Amino acid sequence: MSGPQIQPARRIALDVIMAVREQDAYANLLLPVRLERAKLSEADAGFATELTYGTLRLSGYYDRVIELAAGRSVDKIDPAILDVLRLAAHQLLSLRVASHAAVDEAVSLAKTVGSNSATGFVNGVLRTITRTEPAVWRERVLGSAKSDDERLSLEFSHPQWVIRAFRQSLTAEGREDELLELLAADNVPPRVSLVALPGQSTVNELNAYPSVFSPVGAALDGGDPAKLDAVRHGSARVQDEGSQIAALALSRSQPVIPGEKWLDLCAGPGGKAALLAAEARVSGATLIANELVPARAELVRKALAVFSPAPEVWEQDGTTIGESHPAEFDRILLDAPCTGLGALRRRPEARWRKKPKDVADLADLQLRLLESAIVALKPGGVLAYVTCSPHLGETKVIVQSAIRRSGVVEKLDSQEIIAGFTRERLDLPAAQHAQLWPHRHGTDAMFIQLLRKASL
Ligand SMILES: C[S@@+](CC[C@H](N)C(=O)[O-])C[C@H]1O[C@@H](n2cnc3c(N)ncnc32)[C@H](O)[C@@H]1O
Repeated sequence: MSGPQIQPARRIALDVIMAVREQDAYANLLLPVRLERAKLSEADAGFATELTYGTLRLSGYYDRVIELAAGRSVDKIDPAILDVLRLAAHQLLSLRVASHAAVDEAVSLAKTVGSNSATGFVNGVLRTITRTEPAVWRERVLGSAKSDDERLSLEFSHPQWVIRAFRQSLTAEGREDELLELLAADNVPPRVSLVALPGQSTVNELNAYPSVFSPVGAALDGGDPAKLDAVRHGSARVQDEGSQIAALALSRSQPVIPGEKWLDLCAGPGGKAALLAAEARVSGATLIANELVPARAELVRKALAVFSPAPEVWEQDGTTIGESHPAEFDRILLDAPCTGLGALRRRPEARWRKKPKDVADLADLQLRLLESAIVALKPGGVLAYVTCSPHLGETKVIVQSAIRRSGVVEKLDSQEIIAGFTRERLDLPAAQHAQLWPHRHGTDAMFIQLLRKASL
């Protein structure tokens, strides 16, 4: 007996969710490719996106529901069948999809990825879930927590170590009372944010709302940004407002002297490099973009192809650029490789993939890159140390170590510099750095510290 037809949106969502688990795929890269190939209608593509992102993002919560309904730990469930269950749980508990559609199609999907006995198991677990209201599941799930942090972890579907890192960072600002708002904000997909590259296009041309803070940013309420002329021509790009502020903090830190040489040390895939290149061009400076990974350097070249002549792209190890190019650059952006814990809104699986050990491994690289950048900076030059993570071990701790060890850089008042170009002043607790937040500013949680190297 064959089951009901599987809707393409559900098939694609399951394929992407399985690829994320089995092949470490990135949902935000793979899903658009699959949608394009399947030529789904706008509505079906929207449904597939919601299914994929919502399931991945909230899988911590759904796993507890599944455990309670199945009477066994999720570790004891075949991973592909667990993917099917999570996908259906999202439809039943968050999207309120009619239960026959969600359950019957889940059973059909289970048939394609598991054994026949698995389909009976899927049917049983999902029927159990449908017999209880979502609000009652919520109470049961939260009631099953053994500590306050576990409760938060279940309620907002974040790993506990990430919650502790966020709490530490907010506490350091005296804003620990914002933790719940932050966790909630991470579960809401951001609006599409655009940047109009200076000298190439203007915010007015974009037919979108001017951004709250970035003078070159605009927010799109809906629709496909790829259909905008300016985006098609490369004169405007999709870019988080926090990233725009980070790039402008460097380019607008002080007046540009024509002929200045700028370096984007870790440029791939080239979002900030494009904005810096535009800023450099209108002010008479030259940008060089560097990226270690050749495939990502290729993306940087594509991102910069709109400029003629296009900025040079190097493929060097940033940790040795100080040795090979000492005291050469007037300004350097170090947008360091990081855990990306500040961008959980747009990378739904990232919170589950990152581990505490990643912070320690990255911290070592971040410090070596920053020390190398300091050596490559001219005396009197300005450096922006940026991460899209608010983890203190990747932000303030790295900056403090580099300042102490190099002895030649000092912090600039990054907040004052940023206030000099933003449309509205950002709400930031007094400090020399700027830590942006999704819940407070509507941006990714970017950390920005400007540093100046002592003059000779
Ligand atoms: C946070 S991303 C940069 C994002 C980029 N600024 C943008 O806005 O599109 C960090 C980049 O650093 C690169 N990277 C990692 N280690 C590096 C190294 N030793 N030298 C240069 N680049 C490196 C990574 O491949 C990654 O592309």
